[in-house]
Amino acid sequence: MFATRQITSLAQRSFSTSASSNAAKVAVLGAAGGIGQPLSLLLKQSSLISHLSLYDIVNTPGVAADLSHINTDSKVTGHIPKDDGLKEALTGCDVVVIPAGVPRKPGMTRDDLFNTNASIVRDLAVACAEHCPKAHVLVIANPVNSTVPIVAEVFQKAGVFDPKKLFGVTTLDVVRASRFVSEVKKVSTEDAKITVIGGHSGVTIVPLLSQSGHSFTEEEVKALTKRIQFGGDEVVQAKNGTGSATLSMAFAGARFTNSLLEATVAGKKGVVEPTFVKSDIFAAQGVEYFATNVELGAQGVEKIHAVGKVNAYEQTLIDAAIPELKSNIAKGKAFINKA
Ligand SMILES: NC(=O)C1=CN([C@@H]2O[C@H](COP(=O)(O)OP(=O)(O)OC[C@H]3O[C@@H](n4cnc5c(N)ncnc54)[C@H](O)[C@@H]3O)[C@@H](O)[C@H]2O)C=CC1
Ligand SMILES: O=C([O-])CC(=O)C(=O)O
Repeated sequence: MFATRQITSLAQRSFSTSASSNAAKVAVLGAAGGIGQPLSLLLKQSSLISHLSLYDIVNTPGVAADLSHINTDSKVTGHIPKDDGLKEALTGCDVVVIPAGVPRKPGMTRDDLFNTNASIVRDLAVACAEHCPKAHVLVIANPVNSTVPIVAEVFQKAGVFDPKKLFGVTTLDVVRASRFVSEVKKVSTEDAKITVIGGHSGVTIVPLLSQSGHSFTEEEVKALTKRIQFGGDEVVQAKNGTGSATLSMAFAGARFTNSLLEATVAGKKGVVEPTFVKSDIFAAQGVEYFATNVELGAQGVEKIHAVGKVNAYEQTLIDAAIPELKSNIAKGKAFINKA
């Protein structure tokens, strides 16, 4: 008992001096998990973060103690539910990243995670709405197409929803697309910038290879599209029951978080990332959230880019994505608004 208390208080203590005064407090919720740990490691390297606040239901005191020995200037604190840990973790946060939730096993869809993850994300969103209502919230937990609307509905009910500050993290889809195309075209990933729109599951992931500047055979387009849409399954199968993508997701999550901090903290202009946000693009078809490239600014979403020119094949992909997205979004909203 004494030992646990001592570890908790050590973990909640500041371990080092702060970074520059306008740098951000960033919380990672689910920080002891497969994504949470490497993501926190990558974020510890950011000079735009003054305080890295790690929350999980278990093990964050150890993760925080470990990371706190890295000689970058941010302070690291670890929090567990005990002693109002979630409130401590969130108070004063500028950015909250949420990889808390269970991952898939082979044979499952992301939607199969809904029953467990919807309530985890809801409860964390309720705490964010109370303790850091102005924070940017970055949702990694699956199914993203439903967990983003869940956070939005919670914030809306609390009267604090700002659509410019809620992001579904779909960065891994463009990271994969870039890598897969670079392999096929034998070019550097720097020369393989691929736009991916839609959502973050199977057919809702819509790569726009025609906008890449590369030419592909019909076979290449079909194979690449399938691989980008089902890249997550590749990892789930290879991990054989032990989880889904964690390291590539940590890389992608850190890329998105760093881009947001460059726009919000460092005032950098023209920062563009793909992300699943509240969007008018397909609102006429009843789709309230949609991923496209988004320019990030001081307040979060600055400008939602249009889809641009698509070919007939890509239009069929969009047409297939829309009903699935609508149903995923409706499911998330209904979960919060049920009687
Ligand atoms: N958006 C994307 O592109 C991707 C999303 N994911 C999703 O990210 C989520 C996390 O994946 P992993 O890190 O591999 O899982 P994991 O099981 O390794 O880690 C999840 C962590 O969440 C914690 N947790 C559970 N309930 C919590 C709560 N109420 N509050 C705080 N923490 C809680 C667990 O203790 C655990 O440490 C999954 O839902 C997965 O499907 C995974 C890869 C890509
Ligand atoms: O496939 C999964 O379940 C995890 C995920 O979202 C991804 O790797 O894209």
